[in-house]
Amino acid sequence: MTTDRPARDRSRRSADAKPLLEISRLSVDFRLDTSVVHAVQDVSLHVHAGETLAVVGESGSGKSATALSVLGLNPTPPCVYAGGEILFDGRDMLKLSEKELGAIRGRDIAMVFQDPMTCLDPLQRVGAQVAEVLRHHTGVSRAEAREAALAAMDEVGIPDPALRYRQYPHELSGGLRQRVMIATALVGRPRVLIADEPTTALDVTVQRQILDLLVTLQHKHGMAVVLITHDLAVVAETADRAVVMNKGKVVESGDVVDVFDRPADDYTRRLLAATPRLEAV
Ligand SMILES: Nc1ncnc2c1ncn2[C@@H]1O[C@H](COP(=O)(O)OP(=O)(O)OP(=O)(O)O)[C@@H](O)[C@H]1O
Repeated sequence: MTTDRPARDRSRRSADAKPLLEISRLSVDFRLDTSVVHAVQDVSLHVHAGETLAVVGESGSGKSATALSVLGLNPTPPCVYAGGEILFDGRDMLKLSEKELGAIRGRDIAMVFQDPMTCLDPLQRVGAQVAEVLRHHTGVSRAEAREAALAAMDEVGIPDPALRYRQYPHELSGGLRQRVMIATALVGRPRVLIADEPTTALDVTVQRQILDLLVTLQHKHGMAVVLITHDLAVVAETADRAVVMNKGKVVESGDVVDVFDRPADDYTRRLLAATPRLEAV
């Protein structure tokens, strides 16, 4: 079976360069009443500063469970971290206390999800939610946090930030809400951004704008970006390297050009064959 093959990494990057985030042999189980789901099995991946790594695979392949593990966000129970380590800044994230993780979330490592409505508080003005991240992590004054939030909203392309600042999430379009999420993620100037299907819920034109925005911001700030997606066209347009997952395992990894032009694994070949839009990329 293809998934039992050792994962290949055909990256051209020097083996000496130290990754900013490195997952080694991670295994994650969900222990349910009558069964155990081995959602992530022996997964290793890494990302460097200034690099975009795509984690790609079909629904249920373990992409989100892997990403959520980085910040300890899988629900426990039923989640059990069954093995491996996640190194960030020399520390194993799996060994940190909830308090230590809380200090890293949103400040050093931030996440953007598919549906901003699940993350934004419907009862709070959006600007206050962006500012709150800074207030939480730094000792800045309310006025300073407001200024920084307005600047972040401007940076992510929200027109008339002062007006939008005072609005509630339901008053914004889906694209603007996703921009607010990105502003919330970036206002703390994280070193790693994990984006889990950030454009899946958006229409094609807005998808393109949000992807362009992520690429621009990544280059500007030199962040490491982990982009989780089932959409290979998104990977082709955005990522430097790709990790392909199937049934909880990494089946292939390497530079995007190599993975797409010369896929080594049958599963990757099938994914590519099932993505007609790629012919035009
Ligand atoms: N909280 C949970 N409780 C039980 N099982 C879970 C939980 N979260 C994920 N799983 C299971 O773990 C496996 C991997 O799920 P995961 O969400 O990581 O996949 P994915 O590749 O991100 O897919 P999708 O794009 O659909 O989210 C699936 O079998 C899923 O049903």
